[in-house]
Amino acid sequence: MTILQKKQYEPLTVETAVNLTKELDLFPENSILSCREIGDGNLNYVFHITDSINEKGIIIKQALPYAKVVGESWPLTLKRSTIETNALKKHGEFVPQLVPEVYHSDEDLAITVMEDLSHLTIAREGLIKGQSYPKLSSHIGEYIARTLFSTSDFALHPFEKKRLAVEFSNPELCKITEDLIFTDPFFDHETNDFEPELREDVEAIWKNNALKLEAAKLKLSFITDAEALLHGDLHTGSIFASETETKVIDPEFAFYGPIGFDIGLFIGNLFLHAVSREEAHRAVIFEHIENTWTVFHSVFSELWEQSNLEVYTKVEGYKEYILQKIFSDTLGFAGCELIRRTIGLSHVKDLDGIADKDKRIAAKKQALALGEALILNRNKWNSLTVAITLLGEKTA
Ligand SMILES: Nc1ncnc2c1ncn2[C@@H]1O[C@H](COP(=O)(O)OP(=O)(O)O)[C@@H](O)[C@H]1O
Ligand SMILES: CSC[C@H]1O[C@H](OP(=O)(O)O)[C@H](O)[C@@H]1O
Repeated sequence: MTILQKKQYEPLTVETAVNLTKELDLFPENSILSCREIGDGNLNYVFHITDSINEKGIIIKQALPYAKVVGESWPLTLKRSTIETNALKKHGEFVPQLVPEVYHSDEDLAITVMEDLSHLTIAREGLIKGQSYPKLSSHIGEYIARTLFSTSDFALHPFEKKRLAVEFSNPELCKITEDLIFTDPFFDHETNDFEPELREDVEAIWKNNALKLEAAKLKLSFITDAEALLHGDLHTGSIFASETETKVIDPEFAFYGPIGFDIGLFIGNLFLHAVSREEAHRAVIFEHIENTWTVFHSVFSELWEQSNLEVYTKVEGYKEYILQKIFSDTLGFAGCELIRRTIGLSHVKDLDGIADKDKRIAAKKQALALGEALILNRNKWNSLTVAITLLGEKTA
């Protein structure tokens, strides 16, 4: 019996992944296939199958019944694979040029078979090596605006929006975000992870009631504001890029949440990268940060003008109200991401990879101070320039 006929979960190996590929008939008959497991993320297996005759490849991503980074002591739903497949397809309806094509999926095996993007580089890795990816922020601004507007109540019939919100109910993965981004870093929790040199700054966060109150409000917004079908984990490690092309992968955290969360995570990761660079080399990243919002604002506004479903979109001032809410959420979520990636579980290579200890600690202190300022000032600041300017000065 073939692996597909069994209709039951089993973790793939490089051998069974090749057998599965043959069963799916995705390569010509004369192919010579080889396979490597290339997953470098926290959660899943990723098999890269290549055909040396026709020089083509495919990717099979498989969820494990636990979080790979921790092991079997952290069980995790296999349903995340279906969520990922369906989110890639749903977002692909609006931005096919910015997501990988899905060739096949199987709920029992928890796999997504998709386009091989190996000709591109993970944006985080490229940025660390000094690449600037001129199209990155325009593409991501467009990705966010189109996927989020098109899955919101401004574009969908209320029955369809609510059907999608049920289809993409993702409680286990949301709980990870609720804990790791919005809760643990603000308390003395065992999952936190930081250098002793940061203890004073971290304890100041734990004692800062005003900051914790704002983090609580942001967490509530994440849990309750079912505005659009989010990617849910839009960091620079979830984006493939080149000089001309951008592709967003890994939407297993997708669910109906606040629009500012995707924008905030992306901008937050650009800020994390900016503070890892010497000041003289930050300008190109600051331009990406500002351009992300500019492009998002422009495409979202364009879609808003075309919307015929929600009568209130024609009421003067409503669009500005919505965009102001999204902007304020964006700053707050970016601030939470800066703090969690610095002192919580699951750091970023941009900061942890700084070999010189003094420079690493200085960059991390800057990330924490900027994170706090973004959270506390999110309803006061009306542009990202203020946050960028603060990086040259004292931030809290
Ligand atoms: N479509 C793809 N094409 C080529 N490589 C991929 C593709 N999808 C994932 N990868 C590789 O696998 C790694 C982990 O994938 P990712 O979806 O981020 O997994 P996880 O959910 O475990 O974080 C990526 O960093 C990338 O190197
Ligand atoms: C133990 S889950 C921590 C972290 O991992 C996820 O990232 P990725 O799947 O891209 O490796 C997500 O960001 C979670 O917050």
